[in-house]
Amino acid sequence: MGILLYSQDAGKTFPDRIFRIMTDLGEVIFLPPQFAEEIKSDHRFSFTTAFEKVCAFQTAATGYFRSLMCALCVQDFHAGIPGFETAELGGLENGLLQLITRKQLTRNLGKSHTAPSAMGQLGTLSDETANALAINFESSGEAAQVWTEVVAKNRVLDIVARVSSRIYLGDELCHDERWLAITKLYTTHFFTAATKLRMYPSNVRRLVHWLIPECKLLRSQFNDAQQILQPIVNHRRGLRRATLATGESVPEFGDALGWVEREAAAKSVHCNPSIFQLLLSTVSINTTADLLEQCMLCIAQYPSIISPLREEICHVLRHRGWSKSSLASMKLLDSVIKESQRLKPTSIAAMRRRVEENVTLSNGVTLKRGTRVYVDASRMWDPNLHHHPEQWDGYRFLKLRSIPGRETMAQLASTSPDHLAFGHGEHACPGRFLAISVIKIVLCHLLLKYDWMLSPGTDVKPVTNGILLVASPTARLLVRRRRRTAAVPDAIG
Ligand code: HEM
Repeated sequence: MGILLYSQDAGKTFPDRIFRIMTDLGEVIFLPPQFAEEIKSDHRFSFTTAFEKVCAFQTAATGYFRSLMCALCVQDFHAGIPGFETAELGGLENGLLQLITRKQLTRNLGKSHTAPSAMGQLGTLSDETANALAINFESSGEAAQVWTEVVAKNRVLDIVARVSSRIYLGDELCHDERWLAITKLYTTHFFTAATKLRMYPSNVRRLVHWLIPECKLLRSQFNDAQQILQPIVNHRRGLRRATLATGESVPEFGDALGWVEREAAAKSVHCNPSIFQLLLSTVSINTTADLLEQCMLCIAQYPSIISPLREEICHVLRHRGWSKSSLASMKLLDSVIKESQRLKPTSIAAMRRRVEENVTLSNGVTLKRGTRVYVDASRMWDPNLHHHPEQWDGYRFLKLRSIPGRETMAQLASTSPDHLAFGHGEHACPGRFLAISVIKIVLCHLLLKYDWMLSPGTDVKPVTNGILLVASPTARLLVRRRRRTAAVPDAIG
């Protein structure tokens, strides 16, 4: 827990003070939590360039000059290096990823289809969840209710990849095992390879990456993904050209490949849909799976929460089925997920930004242009805010809802300087509504259809990687299908 202890100690020794930490990204400045409000809408603190410095020259340049520009740019996620193309796309300030996350992915969650046979988006997610759980926990085809031991991380990642792919790519590709394997592996290897490459000085990375096994693997997965997706993109483009030529109406494709083509054309920017698809997986699948796994591990450690959760879910689903409002009214479930996230967010600091011009903060401290900053997320474990902050209490945020003025803040989707796990302000995670829906739906299915507990002796401790906290990669669970009872609502299937 090196850096975690270091930053906690620094926070205690210099409360409310700004301090510096040396990380694998170089020197970063930790701002105390109260600065979250101050910087949240200040455009001098850039979200995009904090990840990438993809300068205007670079995006305009081509061929050799483009490579040279890339070599000159210090980039955390190595934009411009083969295999890391998603970083380059994510680093561009065209806002396509944010737009599509807000416009198509989030808004569609509330949509219910009018045709009686058709399911709304949440119904579709539920449908795919049932399929993904059966594949992962009943693969032996056992009809009997037997305990199966699984490594939680692997299974949860697979479930999230399947369910997310149904939303991003539709019915057909989400069942394509080749695509599923790539979407999981690329996402995981992207971060491993990026960290490995950061161990080398930025001016040699364009050469050494050819020799690093993790980068080689990433390159080959990137190429495999292109081989699966590019033919679909080309086919659709051909179809569009053909229909345009005949004057017929242009076909619309209701998945991420189609959305990005449309939005990029509307903004007159170039965007390769298959790279975009991989980028979408990169930002969403590991983050969602990590929180889901953490929830499963916390529930397994505090099994007394299971029965009240089952009651709440049955009650809500029986009366309302799948809808945005039914998910919102699962308040204990919401509290359980938020509490699991509070104890183990994905990072001990949030709101990673790069200062674009010299800024003097309200306390008189001047931050120089080019400084990288984070906001310290330690209020999530602050004893002044949380009673016994080191303990998991599934009811913590449910109780907080009954305190006047704290009702909204206590909800999982709310962000504040006290809870920075989804960031805060203008760049707060726009995908959190989808992630929360996916996690709630999967937990509803898991709780009503399965029992699970920790395998004896398994290690549930998260691992640290710099400032990142990752749910245990080795934790093992015993999972068993429950006998179906009349209490289980039809919505669960
Ligand atoms: C539990 C799951 C997730 C967690 C914990 C998470 C966390 C975060 C965090 C901490 C940020 C940075 C916020 C800031 O600096 O203020 C972020 C940004 C972002 N996230 Fe998520 N995320 C999750 C799921 C998703 C999903 C499912 C999507 C897309 C479908 C997504 C898309 C994005 C995008 C596009 C941004 C950049 C926002 C911007 O530039 O304004 N995330 N996320």
